[in-house]
Amino acid sequence: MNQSKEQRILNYVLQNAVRGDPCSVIDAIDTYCSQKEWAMNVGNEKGLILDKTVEEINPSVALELGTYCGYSAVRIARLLKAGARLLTVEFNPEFAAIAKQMIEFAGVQDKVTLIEGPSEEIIPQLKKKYEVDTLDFVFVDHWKDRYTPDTILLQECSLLRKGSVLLADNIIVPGAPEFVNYIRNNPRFQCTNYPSHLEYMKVQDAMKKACTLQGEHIRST
Ligand SMILES: O=C(c1ccccc1)c1ccc(O)c(O)c1[N+](=O)[O-]
Ligand SMILES: [Mg+2]
Repeated sequence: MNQSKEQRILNYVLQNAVRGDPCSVIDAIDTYCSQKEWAMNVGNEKGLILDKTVEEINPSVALELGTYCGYSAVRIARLLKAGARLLTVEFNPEFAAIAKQMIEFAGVQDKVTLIEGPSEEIIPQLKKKYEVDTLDFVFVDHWKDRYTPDTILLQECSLLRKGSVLLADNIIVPGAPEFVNYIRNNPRFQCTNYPSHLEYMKVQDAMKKACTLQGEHIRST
């Protein structure tokens, strides 16, 4: 049976990267997807924005919505301090299976919990089933029409505290206009825009960082 693009990406990594070396995995995916087949990894240009945000926050508990092949999970996990963890959520079972192998090959599996299922079902489980108190960092990179409802759901589940940071990909392409409208008009968030380009393309894109100014469970007097 014909292999999927995601399987071809994994095969290229297995043949060209170094087991246990997350940077070599990231480089191999970027090489393949820039030279052979485009794919919706965050890529290196926006990946550097992701890196800087993770390093700035130094999260103990991070959440990623939209694992895909595991590129950004590897990118985030390689920067996490000892004892810190990333939970990453992927709806598509084929993508999740590829990402699991990618994360294990990169050697970051001890830091990463890959959860397969719809974000709207997983988010309400994070506190009890996954022992999350609050999230320090959230990378939002799944279906663009889920950005807003899942940001609201994170608040409703009291998963955001004062200082929690969300970083959203694809603000311009494919775009998340409802999310942009929601987040920039919401007094609970302080937003910063990071102009960039769509991965592996000369097309304008951007990332948006939203810092939580007041946690859900912190009541104003
Ligand atoms: O939606 C797409 C998409 C739409 C159409 C065809 C291919 C991908 C996409 C494009 C670039 C991204 O960085 C990204 O995260 C996504 N995504 O699905 O989450
Ligand atoms: Mg994206």
